[in-house]
Amino acid sequence: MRIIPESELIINSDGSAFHLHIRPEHLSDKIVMMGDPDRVTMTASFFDSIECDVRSREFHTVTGTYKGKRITALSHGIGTDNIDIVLTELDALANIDFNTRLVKEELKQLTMVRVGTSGGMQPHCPVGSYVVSEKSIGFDGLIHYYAGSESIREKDFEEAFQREVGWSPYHCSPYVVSADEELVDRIGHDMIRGVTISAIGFYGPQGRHVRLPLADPNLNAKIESFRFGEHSITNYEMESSAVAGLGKLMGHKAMTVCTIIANRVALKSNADYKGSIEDLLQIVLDRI
Ligand SMILES: O=P(O)(O)O[C@H]1O[C@H](CO)[C@@H](O)[C@H]1O
Ligand SMILES: O=c1cc[nH]c(=O)[nH]1
Repeated sequence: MRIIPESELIINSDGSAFHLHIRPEHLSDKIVMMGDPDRVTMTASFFDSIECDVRSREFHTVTGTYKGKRITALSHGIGTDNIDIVLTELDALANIDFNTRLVKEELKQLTMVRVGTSGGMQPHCPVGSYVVSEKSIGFDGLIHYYAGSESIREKDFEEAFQREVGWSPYHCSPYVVSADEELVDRIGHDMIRGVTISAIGFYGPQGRHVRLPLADPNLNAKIESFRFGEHSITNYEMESSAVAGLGKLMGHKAMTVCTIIANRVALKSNADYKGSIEDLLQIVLDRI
């Protein structure tokens, strides 16, 4: 069996994963994740007891109990590059023996729900609504670095999307992946379901014109009107594609649900979304 070299999986001297700084015993198999480290503090305020509270860079992890369930809340920062770090280290904490550096014989399946903020792309996703990412389109290219991505990608959808929006060859090849179906049904049965774009930036890559003009000012209009069967693109955020894609490749259950804080069609936003995200977090904690 392959012994994973020190350079490929860096373990700190206290036995913790390199970036997350938590040890295997700190991790629950139920994980609620989010971009903002302060949102982890908010999540932990609903816990009945706290087992560990660790901060390292943008990664803030608290494990505790909520109504008798052991749950880990963790922040991943912004972007799919961070999701590569977080999911790889979570999977390693669960499935690699940190002493022998061998992959454990039996897979420990994790359940991961990202609870984020997002921009709505359709009139039926107004500010304050909750949108579950049934599918995600990754504009980031992360999944193409891993073997076997063809088995989880939805090529017909990818090709139709590229064709209809006139995708630039200078961008990464967009990939379409589905979240875990059972988890989507359990967490999001009464929420709006949709197709979420994970963009590689908040401004230009989501079609926001602040001072610099956009290379394709019509891209968002084409995204809004794009249809694939019954699917339309509902919202923009920055991580769900990698959460769903890497989660699936690793054999875990993963999905994203967001509260909509801006609607790009109505040109409206709400920077004061604390109440809305608090309510969503409690729903997810109850259902995970
Ligand atoms: O609110 P979070 O979870 O950070 O999610 C969204 O907000 C950030 C951008 O403001 C990106 O991370 C995006 O995905
Ligand atoms: O419009 C938005 C709002 C939140 N997060 C995003 O990535 N985009």
